Amino acid sequence: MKLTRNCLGNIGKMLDFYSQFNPSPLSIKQFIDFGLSACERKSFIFLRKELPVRLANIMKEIHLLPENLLKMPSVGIVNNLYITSFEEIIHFEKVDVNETTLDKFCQALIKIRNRHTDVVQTMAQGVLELKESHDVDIQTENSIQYFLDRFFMSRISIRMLINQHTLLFGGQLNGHSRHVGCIDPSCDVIGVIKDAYENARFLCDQYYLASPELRVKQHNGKFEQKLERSNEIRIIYVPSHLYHMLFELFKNSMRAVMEHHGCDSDNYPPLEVLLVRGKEDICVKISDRGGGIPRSQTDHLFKYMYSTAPQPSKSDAHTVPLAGYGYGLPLSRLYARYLHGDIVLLSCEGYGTDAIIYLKALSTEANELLPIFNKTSSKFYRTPV
Ligand SMILES: O=C(O)CCCOc1c(F)cc(-c2c(C(=O)NCc3ccc(C(=O)O)cc3)noc2-c2cc(Cl)c(O)cc2O)cc1F
Repeated sequence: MKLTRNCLGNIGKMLDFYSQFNPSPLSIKQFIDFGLSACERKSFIFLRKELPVRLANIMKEIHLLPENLLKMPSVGIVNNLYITSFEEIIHFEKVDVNETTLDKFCQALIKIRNRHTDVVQTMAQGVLELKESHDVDIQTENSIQYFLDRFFMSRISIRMLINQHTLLFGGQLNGHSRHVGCIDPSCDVIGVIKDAYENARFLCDQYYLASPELRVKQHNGKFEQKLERSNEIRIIYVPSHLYHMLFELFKNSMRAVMEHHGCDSDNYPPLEVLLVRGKEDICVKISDRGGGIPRSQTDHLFKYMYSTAPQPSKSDAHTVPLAGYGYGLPLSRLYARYLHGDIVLLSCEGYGTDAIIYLKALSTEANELLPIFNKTSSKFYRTPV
């Protein structure tokens, strides 16, 4: 379905208007400082412009996708979700700022967040529809990889803005929680590591009837910084993002260890986690002895086309609990990169794999990394003549 201005009508003009602006990246420090001052009007004024800008920037890229992908039914569904949400949000562009419009804005954000809940799975279904209906050349595969990294990063950033506003002003009592929206100003990294491990272990035990133990070490480089209450390593971060990354990596390590050592083994090599605070980086290294994968295959694990597998149907979801639709690792890397961190995989075939999560140690350096729609990004999609 070719999306031209006339079929988008006035929306096309509004998309052109808002996509002229670059998204404005916020740092974790700005999120925290803004959240502590908590002025709903200021947040509304910022978001009623910034959300349409971020939506328009990525919607313009959807329209540049390779024709074959764009015409897949599931991609059409996602595109229509974005058009509907874009229309709803630009409605607030000219309204007066009062209690009523602030409440309606919050409700609209919650409605939009719910509408887009399954967008990742729906896009994965679109890639599957493409794989099953067309031969995909390397140029198309590269365009899809480039697009989905940017599309899912944009989605992470939009949901972050929506979550902050609805948590701070949506009426739910924050209780005694010291969290600022979805940010924990003093996130206990070891605690999240243990949570993620226990939950991955539960799935592993369900399927393999056993699981590798966990050993955690930490090294807190002594740099000039506020004296920690104890030697604990704490970070200003989004615990749910950190949990998502760790849960994914623990599932992969457990799957490798259990498959490599066979189910009849009575003792499995433990997963070793090293947590280090440096001046610039906080690193979480997960080392397993799961047999590793050849270097030639490691990159494939981050590839959407390579890892798109038929969706595990509900019935057999319990059969391979550690497997999803294959986007777990690329999405986890996007969560890390969203605040200028990263995830790196180092595998030694025949022995095991190290997965390292890098996070920014300083909140002033943990800035949003946002895709910007412009001539450079558009060129990436245009197939060379
Ligand atoms: O479904 C999802 O979302 C999870 C999708 C993901 O599913 C995987 C998975 F959990 C684990 C592995 C795997 C293997 C393996 O499988 N080794 C056996 C083999 C030997 C040779 C070759 C080859 O020659 O190609 C390939 C594999 N070895 O190390 C890892 C491994 C991978 C990651 Cl990302 C990690 O954080 C820790 C690890 O220990 C591969 C996965 F793919």
